[in-house]
Amino acid sequence: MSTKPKILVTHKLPESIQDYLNLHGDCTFWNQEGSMPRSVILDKVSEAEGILGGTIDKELLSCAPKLRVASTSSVGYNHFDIDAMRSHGVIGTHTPYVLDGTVADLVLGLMLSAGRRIAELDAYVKQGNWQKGTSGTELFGVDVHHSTLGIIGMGRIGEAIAQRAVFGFDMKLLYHSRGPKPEVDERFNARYCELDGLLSEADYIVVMTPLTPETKHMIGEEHFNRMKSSAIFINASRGATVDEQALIRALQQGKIRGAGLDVFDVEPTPADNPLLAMPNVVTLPHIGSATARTRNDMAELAAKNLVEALNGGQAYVVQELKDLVLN
Ligand SMILES: NC(=O)C1=CN([C@@H]2O[C@H](COP(=O)(O)OP(=O)(O)OC[C@H]3O[C@@H](n4cnc5c(N)ncnc54)[C@H](O)[C@@H]3O)[C@@H](O)[C@H]2O)C=CC1
Ligand SMILES: O=C(O)C(=O)CO
Repeated sequence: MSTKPKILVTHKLPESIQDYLNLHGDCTFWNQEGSMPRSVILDKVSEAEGILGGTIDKELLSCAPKLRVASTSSVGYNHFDIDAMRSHGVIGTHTPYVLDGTVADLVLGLMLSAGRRIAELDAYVKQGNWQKGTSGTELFGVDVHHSTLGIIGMGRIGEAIAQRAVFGFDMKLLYHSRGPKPEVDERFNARYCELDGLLSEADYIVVMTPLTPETKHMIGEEHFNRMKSSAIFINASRGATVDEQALIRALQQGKIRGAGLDVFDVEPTPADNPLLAMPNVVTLPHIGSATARTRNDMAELAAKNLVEALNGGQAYVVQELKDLVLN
């Protein structure tokens, strides 16, 4: 009889990662596109000691009496109910570091696209609007280089954005985080600001905090009111860090110049979201980490985290549950 722990995997994984998991567990995989339907997860999780993927909430935990480790193939883990996991003694792991550069590249892409109107003017050319006499001031954008960037949430990805912005684009850097970071000040010649100060000074504002009860709607109407009318607002964190209705109003009323969004309140965002009809808003389908190499690295790390945590080894356990490992 197998003594390997039972593992449930809720989305498709590359074969090499399935092979690795099969060495260490008695695995049930999902080999179709998309994710295992929730009803199937709830059914199959009853014997699982480890799960890779899926939302971990009270309902799932009540169906999973043997569960010890939940691993997510993402750095953000706002789909973990931390309190419920703690009370069930379930450790959560995530995938920091391996996606920092890939997400930071995308954020610079959003800044460039919104600032220089790349997506908007790509459509303009393709729709046949580029004619003689139409390449004057109406096509102007705003510079990224030598302008002021304000990063809200100066963590791993924030620092990767700072690296590109300061050394690649000579940007001046302001940041707001849980507190000042002297090493960031020194490395990037950056200045820590309270939120209001950052919002009123920055030309480009990037939100890069995790979604927590504290950061939910941390940017709302009053915050858009403080921004420059020329400001470009970027969100690549989670949709709910921003009050999306307030963002829509700010754009409709010309309180800010434009936005670049990789994340939305509801994903996929509905086709009638007014943001999608705004030419000064660049919209992406949550692809911050979506390159083949990075997604593979994330999946490998998620699998390794799961195996290690099940065996009492080294894993990237989420901050709030680290003490469960020590006990
Ligand atoms: N668009 C996408 O595809 C992706 C989005 N993300 C999101 O980015 C988030 C950040 O990832 P990392 O940089 O790896 O996390 P991190 O933990 O290294 O950095 C987050 C930073 O936010 C700061 N922070 C937390 N609460 C705050 C608050 N109330 N006010 C101000 N600052 C606060 C923290 O002090 C920390 O410096 C993830 O949690 C995830 O939600 C991450 C990867 C891809
Ligand atoms: O890792 C995350 O948190 C994502 O959003 C997807 O890479």
